[in-house]
Order: sequence, then structure tokens, then C-alpha cells
Amino acid sequence: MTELLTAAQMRSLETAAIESGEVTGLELMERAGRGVVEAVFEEWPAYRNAPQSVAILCGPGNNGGDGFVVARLLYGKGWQVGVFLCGDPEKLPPDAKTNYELWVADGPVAELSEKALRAMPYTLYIDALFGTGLTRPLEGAAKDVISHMAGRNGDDFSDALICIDAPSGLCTDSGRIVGSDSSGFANDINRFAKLTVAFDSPKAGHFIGHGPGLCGKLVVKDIGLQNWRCFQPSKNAKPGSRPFVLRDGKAVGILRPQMLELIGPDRLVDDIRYRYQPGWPWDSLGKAGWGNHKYSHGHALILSGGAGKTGAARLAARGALRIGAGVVTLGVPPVAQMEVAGQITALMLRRIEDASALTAVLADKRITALCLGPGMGIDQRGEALVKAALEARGFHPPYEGRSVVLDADALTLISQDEALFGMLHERCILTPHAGEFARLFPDIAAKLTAPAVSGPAYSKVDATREAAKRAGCVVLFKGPDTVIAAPSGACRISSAHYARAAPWLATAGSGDVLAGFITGLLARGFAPMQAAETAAWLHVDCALAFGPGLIAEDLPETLPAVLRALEV
Ligand SMILES: NC(=O)C1=CN([C@@H]2O[C@H](COP(=O)(O)OP(=O)(O)OC[C@H]3O[C@@H](n4cnc5c(N)ncnc54)[C@H](O)[C@@H]3O)[C@@H](O)[C@H]2O)[C@@H](O)CC1
Ligand SMILES: Nc1ncnc2c1ncn2[C@@H]1O[C@H](COP(=O)(O)OP(=O)(O)O)[C@@H](O)[C@H]1O
Ligand SMILES: [K+]
Repeated sequence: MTELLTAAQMRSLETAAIESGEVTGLELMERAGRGVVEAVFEEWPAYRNAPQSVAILCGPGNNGGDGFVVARLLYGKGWQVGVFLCGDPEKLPPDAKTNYELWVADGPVAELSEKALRAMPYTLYIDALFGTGLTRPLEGAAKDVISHMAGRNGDDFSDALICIDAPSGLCTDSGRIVGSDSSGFANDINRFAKLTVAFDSPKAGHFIGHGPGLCGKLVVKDIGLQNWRCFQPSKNAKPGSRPFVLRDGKAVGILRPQMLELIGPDRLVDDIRYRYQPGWPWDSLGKAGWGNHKYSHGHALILSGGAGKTGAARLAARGALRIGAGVVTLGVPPVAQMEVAGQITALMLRRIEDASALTAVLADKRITALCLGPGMGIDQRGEALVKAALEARGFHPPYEGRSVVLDADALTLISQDEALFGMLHERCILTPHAGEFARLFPDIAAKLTAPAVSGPAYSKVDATREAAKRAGCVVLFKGPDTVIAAPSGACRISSAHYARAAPWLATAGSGDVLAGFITGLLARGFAPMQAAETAAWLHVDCALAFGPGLIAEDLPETLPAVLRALEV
């Protein structure tokens, strides 16, 4: 697990550090510049002993200040350095001004323009125009130069460009390009940089929207702010509760850095770690210590569609079984009974013709989780099934109420019927992809797809949080940047980017398996938020473990090896 910060949180952290008197802003800027130089040599080790040429594009704020530090440090190592400034040096903030003056003792500063930049080629280019302080669209010379660097004139700088903190123009909270009419929804923009060097922590915008596509490789450099990060183990953490303990700023145990937590803007000085909560059943992923018969691991019921449409539910059911639900039953309409019976073995089969049959089956209190939607159909039968499922709350110790995953067709049905939507309760999980999300929450989706006119821009995190609050349940908004939010505002990003890139997951049926994973964990007693985030993370882990060529059927079959590797 890695904490992602917003720009405002990063500023509070820096302010807290500076106000403590233990470090100055100038020292932080020096460390940031040093971090960039280190990252350059890590990426291009051959340049360590072979100085090159570099163009450094400096902006009017502290991002530009970092650029002047890099200029000075590389010049000191024998590099040929061209420095271009956008803005008035007299108006630079104090630390940036100091570094500007230090640089001016070494070399000239040219006014930033596309023409000046094109006067000679450089081996590397450093974008120090704007970082976390971007508030409005790029304009003038900055806009010209950034669009030139992005290939407007047919040149490709993407293998030679290093961004300090962020590609300039990117909103570090939302991963959206401020001022562009691109929604930041789809990954339809080419890579901008080879490397982006962030400080202390990644920002949310590095992982959602266009952020991951533009940043290239993301490197995070420590600038010594740990003491202001509340990293001490939680008072509640039991010895041995490994998933929740952070050491040296890194999580240990099964919540690895890949599970990214996004924290609320108001929680910085409170407790920004993943909080240990007694009773969370992480350690039971491998079933240890969790009862001794199949029903003590829960019973999941997954409803199937009719003849010829049973594949999606079978995939979900297989996922639920592999993730450890003790019993998984497929609820099948009579017309599909033969089709399903011929395909399954460990799964159980129940004839569920209509809503009244479902209500009767749900009288069995041992059914602890339910999944509706994959292949279900959006006809009257489907609608009645969703209603019956939402009515039959059941009892599920230690929580009141049976958990219900609503995916695919079930989402379409609740988007068409306000009364059904109003029946959602705190044990539901909605798992929309972007299209389903827009059907369910059209006004929220419109905010997300409207051009970002200023920063911080409305983000997928904002949208998912707002949706969860409105629905009154957990919403898992799918995509390579899956965002999971609870009505309380708790939010996680499960990112399949950078080292976790798993484009093979974009394959038919993988969403059905995810719904099954979530249902299986819910059946076993995971709370909705825990079930959603754990399932999303294991889903990507399975795709990574299997690799290219993955089809949805492979996901549940890869899970045992993934669980084994976790030593759960
Ligand atoms: N916060 C921290 O802890 C640290 C910050 N550092 C650097 O400081 C950066 C943040 O510095 P700042 O807050 O000064 O912000 P930036 O340097 O990102 O830019 C902000 C300045 O540009 C103006 N501005 C915003 N959008 C503009 C636009 N489209 N066109 C023209 N001007 C625009 C703002 O009014 C402000 O003056 C970080 O990205 C990082 O590079 C580092 O020095 C390390 C420590
Ligand atoms: N490029 C990608 N990288 C990683 N995961 C992806 C990518 N595209 C889609 N996914 C994931 O694949 C799954 C697709 O689900 P969904 O859209 O419901 O498809 P289906 O209905 O065919 O199963 C989701 O979990 C989504 O997060
Ligand atoms: K930048």
C-alpha cells in the first residue's frame, strides 16, 4: 500500500516540516533537485561518466526552483546546460529565486520559447514548468513548448524527457489535463515523458486519468519528510498483524505497495496510514483459523442468465469458489439447467425460475453473499430478481444483512428504476465500468467528462466518492485505474499501471470474475470495502502472474498460485 497525496496534502506536509524548524524550504528544494539528478543517473547509468547536454525548462514557481537546482548540479558534473525560464525572475518565490541566483552565477537563462528551445538539440530535456501548483490551463510560451514537446511538430521527445513532479499541465490530483477537452477517462494520449520524478509520495494524479499514460516511468524520491507523516505503528495494531504495520514508511504483509490508498484531504495530520481494525479477516485469505467446515467459509449464491447466457455467471461462480467461499451455488432458470449442469462440478446448482423462487432460496440464512448481473438479462425477470435480492437482507454475523454484488445487467436495471436504486443498502457493492457508471450516475459522469477548466480538477476519485455517497454503498469503478469508495468517503485506488500494468485484463469476462472474487470474499465475512479492494488487487495479481494471452477463465485458475505466493 502506498499513500497517495493530493497537492494540498503535500503542501501541508511541507509546511509542517518547515514550521517545525528542523528543515528549510531551501533544503527540501535541494533534496528534490538531487533526487531528480539521481533518478537521471539511475535511468541512464552511462551518463554518470559521460556528461551530456540538457535543456531545463523552468516555470514561475517552486517546480522551476527544482529545475534551477538540477541545472546547477548537472553543470557541476560537466554537463552542457541550457536553462529556459517562463516568467519574470523577480517574481519567483523565495527559494526558487535563491536557486535562480545560484544558477545565474554559473550560466545564462534564456526566455522560454519554442524557437529558443529549437535552436539546438539536447540529449535530455527537463520539464520543471509546473508541478503541484498548477491551477489553470497552460498558455503562451508554456503551452507552445509543452505541445511541441508532446509532438505537435512531429518531433518525439518522449524518450528524452524527464518531468519534475508531473508533466506540466497535468493536474496532480485528478490526472486530467487542465484546459484540455479530453476527459481523462480513456487512455487515448501518447506517452509524454520517459520519467517522472515525484517527491515523498506519489500523487493521486500519477495513477488515475491520463497521469499514468503521460508520466512514463514513475520514480518517487524521498526528501526526508517521514517524521511529519505519522508513520508510527497504530496504537491499535496487534503485534503480528502484519498487513497493517508500516516500517520505514513501507507497508509489510499482504497489503503491498501496489494497493494504493487515497486518503481524505482532512486527515493528513491525523493518521494517514491504513488503519488496523480488529476483526478484519486478512489473515484468513488462506482459510487458516476460520472455522472447520464449508459453511463456516460462507455460502455464495450467483444468479445465472438463461440458456446460452450462463457463461458469465459460471465465471463469477468459479472466481467465488477459488477465492475461498465454502460453498458456491449457481441459481439457474429451468431453461438453462441442462446447459449449466453439463459444465460444472464443484459448484452447486439451484433452480431459480423467478423472484419468488429466489425469495424462498434466500430464506436459507447460510447464504451470506449474492451476486446478480453477469449474463442475467434486463427483462422483467431480472428486475424482479434484483428487487427480491435487495429485499432479502438476511443476517450475516458479525454484520447485519446479506451482502449483494450488483454487476453488469443488474446495474443497468437499477439505473432505469429509481425505486430499485433506493433499495440499495450498506451491504451492497456496485461494480460499474465507465459505461455503466454513466448510466447509473449521469450527472456525476458528466462532471468527469466535462473539460477540466481549472485545477484541482474533478477526478475519478471525486466521482466514485460522490457515487458511493449517493448510492449508500461501496462503488467499485472499474478500469486500469479502478477506484473503490465507500459512503464514508474512504477511498482506494487499485492501479494496474507502471509495474502493475496488466492490459490483458481487458478481456471479455474478466469483470465477471472480479464480481465473483468480491462475492466470494463477502461470503467469507469480509466487509464490502475490504472485499472490493482485496478482490481488485488479487484480480490484477492474477493477470500479472498469468501474463499475456490471459482469458477470463485463467483468472480463477491462477488464483491459487497467487495466494500461495502471499503465504496466506
Ligand atoms: N511541496 C513540497 O513539499 C515541495 C515542493 N517542491 C516543488 O514545488 C512544486 C510546487 O511548487 P509551487 O506550489 O510553487 O507550484 P508550481 O511550481 O507547480 O507552479 C505554481 C505557480 O505557477 C502559477 N500557475 C499555476 N498554473 C499556471 C498556469 N497555467 N500558467 C501560469 N502560471 C500558473 C501559480 O500561481 C504559481 O505561482 C512541486 O511540484 C515540486 O516540484 C519541491 O521543491 C520539494 C518540496
Ligand atoms: N487496460 C486495463 N488494464 C487493467 N485492467 C483492465 C484494463 N481494462 C479493463 N480492465 C479491468 O478488466 C475488467 C473488465 O471488466 P468489464 O468491463 O466488466 O468487462 P466484462 O464485462 O467483459 O467482464 C475490470 O476489472 C477492469 O478494471
Ligand atoms: K513539471
